[in-house]
Amino acid sequence: MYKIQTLNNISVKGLEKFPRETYEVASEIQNPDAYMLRSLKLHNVDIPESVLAIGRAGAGVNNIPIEKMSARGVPVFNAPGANANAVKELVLTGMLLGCRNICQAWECAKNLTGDDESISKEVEQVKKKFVGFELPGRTLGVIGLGAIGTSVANMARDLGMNVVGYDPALTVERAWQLSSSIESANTVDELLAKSDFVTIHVPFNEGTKNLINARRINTMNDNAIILNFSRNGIVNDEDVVEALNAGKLYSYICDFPSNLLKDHPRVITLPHLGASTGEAEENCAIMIADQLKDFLENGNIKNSVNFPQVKMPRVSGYRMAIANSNVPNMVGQISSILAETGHNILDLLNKSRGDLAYTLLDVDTEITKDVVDQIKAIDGVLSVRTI
Ligand SMILES: NC(=O)C1=CN([C@@H]2O[C@H](COP(=O)(O)OP(=O)(O)OC[C@H]3O[C@@H](n4cnc5c(N)ncnc54)[C@H](O)[C@@H]3O)[C@@H](O)[C@H]2O)C=CC1
Ligand SMILES: O=C(O)CCC(=O)C(=O)O
Repeated sequence: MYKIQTLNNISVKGLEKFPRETYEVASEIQNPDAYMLRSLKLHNVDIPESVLAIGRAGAGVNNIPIEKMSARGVPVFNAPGANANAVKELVLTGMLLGCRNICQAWECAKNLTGDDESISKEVEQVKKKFVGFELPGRTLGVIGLGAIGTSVANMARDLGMNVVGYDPALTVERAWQLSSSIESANTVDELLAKSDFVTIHVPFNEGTKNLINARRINTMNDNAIILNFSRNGIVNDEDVVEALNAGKLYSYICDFPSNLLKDHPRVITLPHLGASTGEAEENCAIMIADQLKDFLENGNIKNSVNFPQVKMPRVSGYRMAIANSNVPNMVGQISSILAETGHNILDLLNKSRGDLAYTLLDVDTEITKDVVDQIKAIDGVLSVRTI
């Protein structure tokens, strides 16, 4: 019986992927084989040794201690692209809310008093305070052209906007998906200087912390709108508020409320709603459940953020999955132990990624605990599992 512990609310459509005969799935469970979560921060959580894999039903993995898990030979999975459409639609919503002053206008409308005739009169008076601007012909800068950024960029082109993108690690797959009329910027500064709207779609890490700060805001066009549906910390909130107060920026729309931001008249903050659609929650949960299941049952790895992609069809009932440091002679030492203990290797796949490597082996006879212990004792071996 495999045990899956859910640490956040996960769509039942995903959980239904785990057959009841072979899986126990619960939010409270002893010695889980895998965690399934969304945004819960795991950095200060004592993750039990029983955990063999972590599945993030979403894109961002900054809530997970990846290095710690890598050192334990534990793959961390995510669901690339599964919630991209939901975020794209919220970015569009944010752009329109911002450039048409919708939230301020709605607030104003809610506060109108008197009979309907006087309300109608006042409407014609107050509406001039909320004159906005339109999207076609304006320039949208997209920082990060991954699953979300690419889809936002293409959408904006379809709406008649000029689009300039920046991503120093743009993949070939994403480049193929991008509309050919999207301009490429060589630096963030170059992008900012051209943009009326800037939207950020990068992961949060040391390289993206404070990416948008006072120096960069000062290089932007006057009255630009910044949208941050990526993560708190990528945009420096204090610097943004200062620029809003000084009349430099038009508005800031983000998914990460704080005391500083939530009541500011030129800020719209949403409670981390980017991926909160039934469709996105289902897509993420199904993708992660499938990946965790294939890893637990077959050792295959798909969409891990720390381990290589590994898939090997089974040719025997005796499989071993080994995570190890990416150093010479690991496969040599492992196969020597298997040969010495009388196992014939029927199939073997070894892949590496950065400092980590992963080996799947199918052998002709049952692998005993003693053999597992011998392989575990090899210097550089991080985890060993028979499946
Ligand atoms: N608000 C919400 O609910 C959601 C937020 N997110 C956030 O959005 C982020 C992006 O998501 P996806 O597009 O699905 O991820 P992705 O991995 O498909 O794309 C990220 C892109 O950012 C690029 N990148 C990395 N560092 C960069 C830098 N310094 N400058 C420019 N580009 C850089 C990468 O090359 C990659 O193409 C996630 O990491 C997550 O933090 C994702 C989904 C929902
Ligand atoms: O699960 C959620 O609602 C958050 C989604 C998110 O931030 C992500 O996928 O990176």
